[in-house]
Amino acid sequence: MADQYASIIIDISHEDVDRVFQYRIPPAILPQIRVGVQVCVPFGSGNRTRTGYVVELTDKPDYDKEKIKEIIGVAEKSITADTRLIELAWWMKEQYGSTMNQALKTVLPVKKKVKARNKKIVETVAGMTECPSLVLLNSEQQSIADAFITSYDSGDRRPCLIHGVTGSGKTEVYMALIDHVLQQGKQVIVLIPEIALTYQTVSRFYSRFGSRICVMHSRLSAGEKCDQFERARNGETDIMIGARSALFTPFPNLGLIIIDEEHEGAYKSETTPRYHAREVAEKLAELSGAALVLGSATPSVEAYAKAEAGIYRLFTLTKRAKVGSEMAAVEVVDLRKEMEAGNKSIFSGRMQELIRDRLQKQEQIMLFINRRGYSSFVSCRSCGEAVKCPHCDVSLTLHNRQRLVCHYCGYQIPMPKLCPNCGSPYLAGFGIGTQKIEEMAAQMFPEAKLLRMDLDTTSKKGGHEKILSAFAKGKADILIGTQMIVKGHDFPGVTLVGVLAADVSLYAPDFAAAERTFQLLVQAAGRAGRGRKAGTALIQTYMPEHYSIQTAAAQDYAAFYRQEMGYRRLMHYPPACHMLCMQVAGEDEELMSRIMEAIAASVKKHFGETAEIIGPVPAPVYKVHDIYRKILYMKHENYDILIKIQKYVKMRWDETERCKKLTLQCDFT
Ligand SMILES: Nc1ncnc2c1ncn2[C@@H]1O[C@H](COP(=O)(O)OP(=O)(O)OP(=O)(O)O)[C@@H](O)[C@H]1O
Ligand SMILES: [Zn+2]
Repeated sequence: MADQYASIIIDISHEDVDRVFQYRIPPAILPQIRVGVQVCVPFGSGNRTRTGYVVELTDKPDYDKEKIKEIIGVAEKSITADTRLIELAWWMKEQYGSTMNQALKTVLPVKKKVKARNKKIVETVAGMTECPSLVLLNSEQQSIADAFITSYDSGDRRPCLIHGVTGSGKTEVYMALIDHVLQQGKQVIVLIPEIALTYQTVSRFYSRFGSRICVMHSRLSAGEKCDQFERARNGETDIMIGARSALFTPFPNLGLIIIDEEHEGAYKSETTPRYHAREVAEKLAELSGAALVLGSATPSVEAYAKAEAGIYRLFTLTKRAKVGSEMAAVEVVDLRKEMEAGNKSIFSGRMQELIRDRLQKQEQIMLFINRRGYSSFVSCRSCGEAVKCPHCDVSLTLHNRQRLVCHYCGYQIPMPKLCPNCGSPYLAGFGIGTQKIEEMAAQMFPEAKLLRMDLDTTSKKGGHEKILSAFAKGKADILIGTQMIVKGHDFPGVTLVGVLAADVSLYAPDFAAAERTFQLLVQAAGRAGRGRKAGTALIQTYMPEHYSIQTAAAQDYAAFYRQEMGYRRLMHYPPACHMLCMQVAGEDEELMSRIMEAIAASVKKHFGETAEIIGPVPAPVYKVHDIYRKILYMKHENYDILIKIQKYVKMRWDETERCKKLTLQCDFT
């Protein structure tokens, strides 16, 4: 057998993970060597013994065989948290088709010099009050906690999905589970979508677990993140709460991973490896012998399908936890009829009536608009052209009536006086953004105090927190916002949630558009009536007959799931099928197109009989930043086939000189 070699990273806590060194594996220890194993190696010119981790195995070394040193042996305490993370990186590389380096960089943040700034984060947490307010679990909550604990203690590690309606007290259940796991001397990772990672949420955990928690959000610098990880590695903390990347906390004895709001899109990484936190958590839990608990009021179709198949255990919470709090009543208004009746305002008659009623009773209101695809673009009434970004294939968005901004690349121009296309002066804004709604609300309800939350008002540091806390303190009557305002917040004073145009998100060019819409509507409705007073959610729509709107109005998850799964099966979309989207991008439009055609032809030739292959088609936004993009879709029930296709393309790609000017991106669903 040919000599075997291992790529090794030395001292991962100090060195850049870019630096891997190759060593020969002595045949005697070959059976013990696999990815993640900690080994001793001679290092540097003095050949001092250092420890390192095996990150890759090969029989074709990149260097002169004569100059390659040999591994001394397997380190004594060879299973560490980092061992598992490296194994995880290996799995991610295979699963998502990235390089080992990209995967390693995702799981092991690069150590950089840390400035004193980090102290502040610890202080913010420390500024909170630690006062264990003991909430007695209700019977539904208690039975989930009991069932989990019994199976946990018996070693059962099947992932659990908690489907609990909005306000059903999932967080209290999580805390009971965490308590149990901590008592066993193990540690816990809690993932919360960035947007919901607010003072409100963190302080709930803090008051229960005090300084044993550590918080990690995306505003931390790489160095600060490393520092938090270091504290976890050294046992200075037991609970890490954070967004997606908190998953890679190197706890020595991880016992439990919780993913709250499991359905959130933010759990999917946008950079290579394009992993989904739910999938990675499942693998990490398996490698560490930890339990995985997912929770949501609107589970992703993927997770629910796994629960149905018995891969996940399903638990349900059917009612609101707070005594006296009921689910909101939901009403649907058909906007077409409003139009027919001559109401041109964005507030339907019923909406106006309910808003006035709440203002008069001094109760709070949230008005929600789905910004995507509904922002105000500017077009010419003479030639009909919209003003577009010169670098991207999208319309520019009007801000403060003064500037046009590209939401893809940041390109900005002052609002032109004349149409750039035909020179006519008849340029006008179309569509409605949050600013416009604020203006219209101010006109129609002059006595109301308004607050607006969107990208413009939250771009400053802490902006988002300030608005939420002002609203929570009752400093405004109406909070107007985008998706941001419906995510997981708990404002007991809100008794009306108005959804201004529910169907906008249905038009998104995405197979999951109906699922997104359903989730947004149910979550939005879930913000109403969380206190003692009953709440109403009013959904305005042009498509009242659509199943995602109907089932959301009925707050009937099961009915939604049945219809949606039927559609996914019929169309061969995930989770009925696996899908690989392969995108080729480049500045040279012609070259990009030609290469994409060649890939498609060769994939069709080799795999056309096995897999379903669609395209190539232009990406939903064909041009971004002067880069042109096309996509090829491949579907198969067997994930491994898609990995095979991806590897095949990647191999040919790497061998083709012309591809160096292009980029290839793979995304599995
Ligand atoms: N057993 C209980 N008794 C009384 N109040 C409770 C109980 N459990 C939870 N609560 C309260 O109910 C409210 C909702 O709980 P929580 O935020 O945990 O719900 P959730 O299921 O996470 O909701 P959502 O999905 O809408 O974010 C909170 O104010 C919480 O303090
Ligand atoms: Zn642009």
